[in-house]
Amino acid sequence: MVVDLTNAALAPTELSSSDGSALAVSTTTTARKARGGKVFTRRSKNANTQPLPTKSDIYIFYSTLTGTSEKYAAHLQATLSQHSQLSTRGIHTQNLDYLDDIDTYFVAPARFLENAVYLFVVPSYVSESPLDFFTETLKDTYNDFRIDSRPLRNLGGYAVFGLGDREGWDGDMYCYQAMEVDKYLGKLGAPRAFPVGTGNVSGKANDEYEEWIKHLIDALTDPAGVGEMIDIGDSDDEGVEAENEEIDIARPASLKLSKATGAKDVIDVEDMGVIIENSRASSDLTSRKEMVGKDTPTYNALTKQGYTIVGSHSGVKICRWTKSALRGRGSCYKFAFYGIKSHLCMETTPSLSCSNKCVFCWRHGTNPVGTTWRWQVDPPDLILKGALEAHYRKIKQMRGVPGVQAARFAEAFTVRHCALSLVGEPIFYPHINEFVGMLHERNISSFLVCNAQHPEQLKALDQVTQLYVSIDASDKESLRRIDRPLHRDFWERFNQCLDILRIKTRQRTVFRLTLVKGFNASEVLGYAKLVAQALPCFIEIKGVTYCGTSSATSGPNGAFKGASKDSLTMANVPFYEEVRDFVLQLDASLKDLGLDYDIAAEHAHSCCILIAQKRFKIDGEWYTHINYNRFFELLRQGIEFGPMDYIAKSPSWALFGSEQAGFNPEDERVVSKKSKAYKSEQLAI
Ligand SMILES: Cc1cc2nc3c(=O)[nH]c(=O)nc-3n(C[C@H](O)[C@H](O)[C@H](O)COP(=O)(O)O)c2cc1C
Ligand code: SF4
Repeated sequence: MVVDLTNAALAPTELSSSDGSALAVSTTTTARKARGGKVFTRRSKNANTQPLPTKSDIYIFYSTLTGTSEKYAAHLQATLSQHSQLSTRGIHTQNLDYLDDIDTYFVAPARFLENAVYLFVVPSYVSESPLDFFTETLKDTYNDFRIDSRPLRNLGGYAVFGLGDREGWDGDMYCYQAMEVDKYLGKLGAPRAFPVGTGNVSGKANDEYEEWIKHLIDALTDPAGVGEMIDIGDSDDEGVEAENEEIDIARPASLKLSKATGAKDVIDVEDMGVIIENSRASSDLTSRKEMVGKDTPTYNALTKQGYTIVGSHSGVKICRWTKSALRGRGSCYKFAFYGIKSHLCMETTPSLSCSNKCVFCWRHGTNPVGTTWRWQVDPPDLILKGALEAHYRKIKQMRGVPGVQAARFAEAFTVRHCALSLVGEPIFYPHINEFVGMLHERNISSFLVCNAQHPEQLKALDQVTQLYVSIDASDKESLRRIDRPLHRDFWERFNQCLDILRIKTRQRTVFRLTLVKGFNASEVLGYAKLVAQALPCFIEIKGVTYCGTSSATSGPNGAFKGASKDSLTMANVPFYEEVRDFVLQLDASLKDLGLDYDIAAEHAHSCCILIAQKRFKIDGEWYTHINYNRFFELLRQGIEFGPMDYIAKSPSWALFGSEQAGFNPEDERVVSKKSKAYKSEQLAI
């Protein structure tokens, strides 16, 4: 049967298919209100139409948690590429969740995007999902009075296809995020090339998709035009309510697309039943979402990576050095530099969410991202109790593991240090000061790492035992490439944080530089200038750790290289000798700038070297270690104190250039076969 969609635009109507079966394509009509926004619908023959560009590139954007949308997007790309009238056009597919520069495409589109056609394939999730960040960005852009509220007006057109599950989420919830994307693209001025389509993954999603594509192609190849503007009046946030009208259309033979795929980095299909059951129970959109709700795909992905989720937004994981120290095989570099015994250390975060998507991040893109806190907030005592319980449970599991030393095993049940790093951004948690206070009450030291993107929170942070700022690049472009920050004003935020660090003279501050070969390991003078700006007490320089795959989308400058996620490889991991060369150069640059720093300690085992302010070298001896008891005493006295008030002498084996190169002589050094093999492989290159 031939379906005429030309009448569907202005007055969405139910058209009948030959089999009279359910509909799949929705059109959107909009209430007319004061602001004068424009809505575009499928062309009406006698309407005032605008031509759809026939030569511009087509961008297929998708977002996915379990892989279905990725497959659908790939199918769309394949179908369009095979079409005689479209095959000459550039057709690109991109995962929205890994889009390096969202602004270039959606906030202030670059010139090369003029007349481009944007197509979207998006799922809907009642729980937190990566797409939330994209929809939040669209909303923020629309509501931000400082910037153009119709930045997408020069696009050639857009169309959205939503995947959802009617069995679990019927009514308003069905494909609600596709509707949202469709609505906000329109609000941002983009002309709708074709109405939003939906596919029910528990029903006939493949057929529905095939049908939508067929008519979309008609629209894209119709030289006469695509959209007609309708004055919709005011489009304040709640004012434009989409009415989804259904068009019944004929169904061709089905597509061979699977319902959910087992692609890497996605959730296993077997887990989905439980996930769906649990999510149905919580489909109240009016309440705030949990950041990582129980049994959501994110929850499952993180627990599979070994995290224990505490409450709804915190995590704890037993670190490999904790296990190593329990077996007498060495602590992490923080033992050499500051006296932290790894078997007494708990690694945790009160915010699994982060505002960066760093290329070397070990979270593999599975944890939530956001620029503002938009989730439920758990109380700090609940987080601390849950984190300690989970940590001790994991320590218990080490009982009976060969080599575990009885004395260290017993000691490990009294945590003395808390590394607030893991994944995410601890400072983002609204009650971070209370949380840190509770650690100190229990004589647990706090090592807090932040990413220099939250100046307000940094300013308001109470005294911690040691405050880290991750410095992953020395200039704006490199920082954008490496950290892939979500904040538009990331560079300003970064600089504000450095300025705040300089005036936080009571804090014991540290720059953490993670060297990634090919990304940021050659910017010595730039780093020295940042040191001059913030004057941190210490600078840790560490070679990046290889952790299987990381989240790099494409290499440097490769903003839009396709849908697949490339990874950092071992080639990006610098040798210790390379890290040492970098440190020597940095030390020289600092001296050239007249700054009073020197190389203090090293931990060759973890490819890490410490530069310190010379005030920590007293009478020729380094005092980079910490007197933890003194720190708690000073806190309890309630007096003002600074970093020099709780120092302790560094052991000789930790000093830079020592024979042990930072390895505690009391521990046994074990070199794994893997690292031996890697070393010889690298030497052979
Ligand atoms: C936890 C969970 C929540 C979901 N929430 C919704 C929902 O609110 N509305 C909807 O239409 N579909 C919902 N679905 C169905 C998914 O959108 C659907 O399975 C989609 O194909 C997933 O796409 P993806 O594999 O690309 O992530 C949900 C599925 C899961 C597992
Ligand atoms: S400081 Fe970090 S690496 Fe060291 S033991 Fe603690 S969690 Fe592990």
